[in-house]
Amino acid sequence: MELKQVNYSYSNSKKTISDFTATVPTGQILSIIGQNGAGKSTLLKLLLGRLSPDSGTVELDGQPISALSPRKRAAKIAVVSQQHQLYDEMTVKEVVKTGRLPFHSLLATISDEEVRPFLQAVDLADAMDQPLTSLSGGQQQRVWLAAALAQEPQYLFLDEPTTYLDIRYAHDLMALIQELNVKKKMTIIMVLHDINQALKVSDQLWLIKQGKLLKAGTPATMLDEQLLSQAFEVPIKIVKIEKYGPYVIQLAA
Ligand SMILES: Nc1ncnc2c1ncn2[C@@H]1O[C@H](COP(=O)(O)OP(=O)(O)OP(=O)(O)O)[C@@H](O)[C@H]1O
Repeated sequence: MELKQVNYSYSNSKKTISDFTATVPTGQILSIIGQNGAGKSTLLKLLLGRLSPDSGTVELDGQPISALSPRKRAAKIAVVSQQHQLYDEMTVKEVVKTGRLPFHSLLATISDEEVRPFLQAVDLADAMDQPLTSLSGGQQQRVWLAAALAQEPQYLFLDEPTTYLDIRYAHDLMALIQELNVKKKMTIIMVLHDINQALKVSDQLWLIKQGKLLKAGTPATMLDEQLLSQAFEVPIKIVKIEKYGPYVIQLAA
């Protein structure tokens, strides 16, 4: 998956994404980081083909993503976002079955057995008959992840997946994502706000500012106080914590 010289503006006045060229590393975990309004979600939408660039191209397996039908796109790409449709009445297994729709024409024809493995992957097979709303926020997030897994995608996109999770659930979810990446060889693309979490779980990061790619590289190459201070516009210090490693702290009061 590749962005070539991509430009995008919501209005004529200002470029939201500017001359952006980068390649998503296949089979790895990529996190997009940067301050609020930097353009992370817009970039995700361009990669997903939900927005079309004003100029430049977004390619998936050498083809412009815009050339793929929504069904073909859904067969390759799954998304876990914060904005879920309201499925208040649905049980856990029904939500996961929605992820199988690219392979079926009707929800009713999808068996429980077909979705069980995806619920097992997120450790929720026992909850499959429960209403979604009876689960905790962290469990619900795992149900959405199971629905995305049910698409058996090559690329899994997650937009701020840990925002509403406490530190334990956030840790568990990240561990699960890493496991999926290794076991299923899925390419993971995430927007993460917690820079330390991003540094810990990612193979590669894109640091962006005002719609431009400031730096693409491994976590080790991001451990640069000057670079991070410039990107986030706050004084940043990197400390070393025993048994953890480097940790980014912001010094602004
Ligand atoms: N639908 C829209 N219409 C007009 N402007 C938009 C729209 N969506 C985003 N923007 C603007 O584009 C810029 C980038 O927004 P985007 O949501 O991509 O940033 P972000 O890095 O994901 O931010 P955050 O960390 O706050 O979620 C911002 O200035 C934002 O106000």
